[in-house]
This record gives sequence, C-alpha cells and structure tokens, in this order.
Amino acid sequence: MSAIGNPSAVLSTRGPVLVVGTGLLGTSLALALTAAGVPVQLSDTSPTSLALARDMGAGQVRDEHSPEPALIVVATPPDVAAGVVLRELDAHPDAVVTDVASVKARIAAEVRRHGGWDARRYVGSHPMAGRERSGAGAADSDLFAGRPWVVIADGATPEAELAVRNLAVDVGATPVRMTAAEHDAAVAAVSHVPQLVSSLLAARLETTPENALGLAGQGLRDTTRIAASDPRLWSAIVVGNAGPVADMLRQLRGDLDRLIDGIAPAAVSPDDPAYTAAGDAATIAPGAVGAITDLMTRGNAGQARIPGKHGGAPRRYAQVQVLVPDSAGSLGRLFSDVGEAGVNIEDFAMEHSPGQSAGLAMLSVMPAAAQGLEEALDARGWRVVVS
Ligand SMILES: NC(=O)C1=CN([C@@H]2O[C@H](COP(=O)(O)OP(=O)(O)OC[C@H]3O[C@@H](n4cnc5c(N)ncnc54)[C@H](O)[C@@H]3O)[C@@H](O)[C@H]2O)C=CC1
Ligand SMILES: O=C(O)C(=O)Cc1ccc(O)cc1
Repeated sequence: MSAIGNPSAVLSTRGPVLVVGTGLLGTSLALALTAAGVPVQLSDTSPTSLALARDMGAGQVRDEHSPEPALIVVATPPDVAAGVVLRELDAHPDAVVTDVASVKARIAAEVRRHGGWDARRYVGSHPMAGRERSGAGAADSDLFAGRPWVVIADGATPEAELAVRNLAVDVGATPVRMTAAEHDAAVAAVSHVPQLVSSLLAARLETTPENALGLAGQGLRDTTRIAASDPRLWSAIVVGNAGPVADMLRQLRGDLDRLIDGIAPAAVSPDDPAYTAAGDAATIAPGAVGAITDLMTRGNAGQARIPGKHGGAPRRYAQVQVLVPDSAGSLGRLFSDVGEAGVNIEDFAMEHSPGQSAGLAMLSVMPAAAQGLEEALDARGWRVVVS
C-alpha cells in the first residue's frame, strides 16, 4: 500500500531524497514523499521552477548546509538526464541515483560508459504516470498511485535496485523490472507513437473551419487530449527513442496506405454514371468495405487488450449516462445520489457541447449495478440517457 495519506504505513525509502528537476514529475514525487514524511531536497537550473516547487510545499531547496542525500532522483528532460546522473554520482559517492526519463537505453549506455564503478549505484527508472502539462504548477502528489513504475536494474547493485523499487512502492506505484531495450520498445507502442498520432490528428484541426469544430464530441477530445503536451519535452523523448518509434511509424504507414488504397475507389460522385448504374459505392469499389472492416476489427482486438484501471485485467464497465444541468452544485448532487444508491463510480467523464445548458455525465460502474443505478437516479429526478 502507498504511504501517502496513510500515516501508519511503514516507509522503506531512506531520506533525504534529492530531487533534481522540479517540473511536473519531480515536484509530484517530492510532494508525495514530503506528504509521507520523507525529507526532500530540491534542485533545478531554473530558479523560478525551484521556487514554485518549494512554495508548493514539495521540500527544501538544497544548499551547501544540506545533509548528504541517500537517494537522488533526476527528473530533468531526457536529453540532459545522463549528464546530470553522472554529475550527481560523482558529487554524492554514497547515494543511489535514479532518473525518471521516458527513454532508457541511451541514458543507461552513457552512464555505464562514463560512470565506471560509480554506475553500479545508478538504476534507470520510468514511472508510467504523467499528464499533458509540464511544470511544477501541474504537479500532483497522487500522480503515481496505482501506476506501473519500470525499473531497469542491469549493471546496478541489488541494494540500489531495492532503493528504487522501495521509492516506487512508497508513492503507490508498482515496480516492473525490464531491460532498457524492452522498455524502449514497449513505450514506443504505448506512449510515444500514441503521442505522435494524437498530434498528427490534432494538427489537421489547425485549418478545420470553426463551425466544423463546434460539432466535436468526446471522440475527438479523447483522441487529441495528449496533443496538448509540451513540444520541447516530447522532441527530446522521441529523438531519444527514435529507432523503436520509427519502426512502429513505418508499420502504421503500411496500415494507412492499405486503408487509403482500399477506400479511394469508393470516392465516386453520386452523379457519376458508374454510381448511378451500380446504386452504391461498395459495388463500384469491391475492396473498400473489407479494408475498413479489417482495420476496425484489428482495432477492436487491440483496444480490448489494454488493461483496465490499476493495470489489472481488462474489465468492461457499464456506462450510465445522465444529463447534468450546467449550474453550481449539480455534479455534486449527482455524485451524492449515486453514493446514496450504494454504487461506486469506477470512472467518470463529462461531455460538453458548446452553447448547451447541460452536459452529459458518463458514469462507469460495475455492470451488475447499472440498471439499479439508472432506476435510482430516475426516481430522484435525473434525466438518464439510454443509449
Ligand atoms: N510529463 C510526463 O507526463 C512524464 C515525464 N517523464 C519524464 O520525466 C522527466 C521530466 O519531465 P517533466 O517533469 O514532465 O518535465 P518539466 O518540463 O515539467 O520539468 C523538467 C524540469 O527540469 C529542469 N531542468 C532542465 N535541465 C536541468 C538540469 N540540467 N539540471 C536541473 N534541472 C534541470 C527544468 O527547469 C524543469 O523544471 C523527463 O525526462 C520526462 O521524459 C516521465 C513520465 C511522465
Ligand atoms: O497521459 C497519458 O496517457 C500518459 O501516457 C502519460 C505519460 C507521458 C509520458 C510518459 O513518459 C509516461 C506517461
């Protein structure tokens, strides 16, 4: 169990912990450790980022009087992480050093190449937790709760590996041991290429007319949420993992070419004599339906393989949809009525359309609870939308 919010939990992390890089990741971690009672020191090349993290209560700014850290977490952008790790290994000869960068093989290779014997105190790691905003201002002490935290222990001492695994567990994450190469291939598929695809999609919206954008629903919002991410950070991430990312983009290009080749012949005008004679586009373009069905079916299979909440087995929740007036306290009343009906909300999303005075609340609940909840909410005057 996480030590956060549980004062009686026994902490395994030995402090002080020095966090180098007090942006989103570093400050989130520092807040979580501070909340759990671990002494945290902060350092950043940007005085403003450092001051913000300190003012948020993430820890003390490290200075020449600070005690020696037992554990150092480098949470800088990936392109400078190896250099910072090497510098910290050198400056603190008894400390274990980890980094949380989103790419691992290149950083590990550089640290092992230049770190000598000291590199045995280095354990690369990567919490699979984040968001589309950067900087300390977006930090959240609960960021790591229930998330996997990859630990790359090749070449490190067992003690160093244990210190990093303990860190992950103490902030509520689950350590997952991998090699750097396994990690980089995995994150290309589950994080880096999804980021680029989301950006590709959103980039097309730059020139989409405003009245078309006004029609956007949750589907577009879901697929473009991470397109709001920081271009500078992601450039460093993608360049740092260019091999696995380029491999997967080539496979995606193959899929895209097959799809385009399949549907292009169906793009006939309704006034075209061929269309008028055949009566439908599918007859004129025999491969079109197959190309789309094939992609969609493969997509269904891939999507069903994504593990559910807390990284567990995929689970199908039932969705209860409720119209919520756009007024203060409405959502609070809905949650309270769901609680009084004895139902736990497993997940929640809200869909808004511009110019409407109500939003659609989508409550994910256990399938067995869905019908009873719909009836209970209906009885309390809520407008339940049956899809
Ligand atoms: N943003 C995300 O969702 C996730 C990011 N990561 C990784 O965590 C690391 C940090 O990412 P974020 O916190 O999102 O970035 P961020 O941009 O919010 O924070 C990075 C911080 O590092 C500081 N910094 C830059 N160079 C430095 C140096 N040489 N010495 C000391 N401080 C330095 C910056 O001033 C900034 O405050 C990156 O390596 C990223 O790949 C890992 C998981 C999720
Ligand atoms: O928001 C999401 O879906 C993420 O995948 C967050 C994330 C971003 C970058 C990472 O290196 C790890 C996790």
